[in-house]
Amino acid sequence: MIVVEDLHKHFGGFHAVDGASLEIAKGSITGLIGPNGAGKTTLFNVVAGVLPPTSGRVLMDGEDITGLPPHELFHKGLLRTFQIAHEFSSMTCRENLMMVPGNQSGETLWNTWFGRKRIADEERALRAKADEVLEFLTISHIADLKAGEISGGQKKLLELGRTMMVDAKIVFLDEVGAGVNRTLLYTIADAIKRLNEERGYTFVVIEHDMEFIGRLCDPVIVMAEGKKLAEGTLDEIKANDQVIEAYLGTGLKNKDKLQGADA
Ligand SMILES: Nc1ncnc2c1ncn2[C@@H]1O[C@H](COP(=O)(O)OP(=O)(O)OP(=O)(O)O)[C@@H](O)[C@H]1O
Repeated sequence: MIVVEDLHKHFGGFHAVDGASLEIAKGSITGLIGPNGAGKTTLFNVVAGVLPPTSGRVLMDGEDITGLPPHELFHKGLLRTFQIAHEFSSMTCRENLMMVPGNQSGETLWNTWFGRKRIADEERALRAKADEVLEFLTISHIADLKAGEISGGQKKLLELGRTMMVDAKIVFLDEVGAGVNRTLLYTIADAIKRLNEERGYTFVVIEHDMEFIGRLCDPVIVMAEGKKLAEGTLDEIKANDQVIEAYLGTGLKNKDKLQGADA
């Protein structure tokens, strides 16, 4: 579904992504792991159109999407989750979801004056869709809470919910587990799994929590020094000498992360 070909992203003389080539299979939940500084987030940002590449190509279903801006990728169904922006924190969770689909009739002056009924219909449909998303994610109880008032884990679910307001095909998740308690982490993992199985979403997940990766992801791709080092199931990856060395080379803390210890 996604093919990354010899991708480079340089910051001055520093090669954050340095010739990465990898494939994301349609219908998979692919894990992207690697020691700190391996270039995972930078790769995400280039694929999702947030940063232009220095060189290389990104294909989606055979189409060259290299360097397309995020809003164009959004329309193609490629989404990267973002933290709820500060300015949306005073809106309710439901309103945050209702904001997602652009191009609503209410956005033009013409429609504001002449299309009141259409706007009301659209708003009703959006509201129903937002409520359905909240229910799917088992967070209906936070619909009327302000986004700034909910917990970190609930925010992650809401970010995931934003991808459900449009017809996402492939979703890039960066460290969904960071700072989230175990119970909510399992709720998030469950939501990802159900979106994958029931709605056909493909996911690419960057995560340091190996239990989370093991529970969800197959295959797992390991990045080190800006390129792909290995790919396989988590068990294969954990037994791979090159991978162990890459984690060890960046310090014991990283090695503990690979083995799934609290780090
Ligand atoms: N805008 C930037 N300018 C300069 N250097 C950058 C920039 N963004 C990232 N880097 C550097 O590129 C390298 C790769 O960073 P990146 O965040 O992609 O790694 P990562 O694998 O996601 O790491 P982590 O697991 O710690 O999040 C790091 O050394 C980082 O300091």
